[in-house]
Amino acid sequence: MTPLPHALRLGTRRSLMATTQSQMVADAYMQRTGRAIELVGITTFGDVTKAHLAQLGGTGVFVSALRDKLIDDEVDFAVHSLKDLPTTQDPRFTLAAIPARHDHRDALVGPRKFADLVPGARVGTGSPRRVAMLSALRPDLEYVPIRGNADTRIGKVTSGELDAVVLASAGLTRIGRDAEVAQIFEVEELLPAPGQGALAVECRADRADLVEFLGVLDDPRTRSAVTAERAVLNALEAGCSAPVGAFAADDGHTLNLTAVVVSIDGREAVRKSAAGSPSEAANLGRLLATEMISAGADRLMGEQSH
Ligand SMILES: NCc1[nH]cc(CCC(=O)O)c1CC(=O)O
Repeated sequence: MTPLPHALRLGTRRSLMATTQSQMVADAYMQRTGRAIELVGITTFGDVTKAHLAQLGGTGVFVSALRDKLIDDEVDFAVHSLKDLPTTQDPRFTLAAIPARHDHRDALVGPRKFADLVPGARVGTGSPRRVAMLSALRPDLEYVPIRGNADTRIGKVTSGELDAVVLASAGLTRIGRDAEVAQIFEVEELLPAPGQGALAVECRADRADLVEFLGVLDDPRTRSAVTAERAVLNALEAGCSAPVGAFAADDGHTLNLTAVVVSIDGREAVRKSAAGSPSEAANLGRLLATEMISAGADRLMGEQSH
């Protein structure tokens, strides 16, 4: 009998959301290929620091520790939330699979729907994108910066410190907290972060065998959609903490993309849509960003830092 190859080592952050989504991916590979996969928990700087994420230079704090373990050959591959990945791809790594996306939308957690919150109600979110777009809808609410894992954030509603918090719907489903969702925002109200709800399976670019193996979970329609969304963010030279939303959908023939940049007070916005071929996803995103810049998007982004 041929001996079984060693189990593949999947590096994951240790939070409940990260381990749950990593286990989902591991199970999917085991089901498709029969290959054993072992989760390896890694503590990242973003998990231990108490500083506000925006002050850490935003992107990549959750990602770099996992990448270090790939380089040191302590793990074979890693699963990230795609929205946490910097838009400039590091050539040492390959996104071997982008599995089918889960819910891309944002959700309100708490006892009341957004329209039913009383004026002055305290809504927790650390995301300038969410603050800007929600301020446009309800300038009468107070938006409170928060961070920490989803459990900690939801705990602030349970304790009465906040009236509601806004989190990604996909993450809430993964950690089994759907029941506490009062409302899911449609993209017309609150455009999601580029890549939200999608996962990224990453390994070293020099592991060709592994790139091929991991590719079985790739969903081409999700890949084209998030490629367009991330191209917008990249061309705007914005990071994950910028008030930028983008959402694309690929129906197998056409890729429809919408993106927005909002001033942090929610009073001004540049919103544009475009359609094109899924094979031209990155170009579609770049072109849309160029149009947005012509329409004043860079001015809106510049103003938020003052
Ligand atoms: N920035 C943290 C982060 N990265 C991915 C998700 C949610 C899950 C996803 O988008 O796949 C979250 C939490 C949140 O925004 O509520």
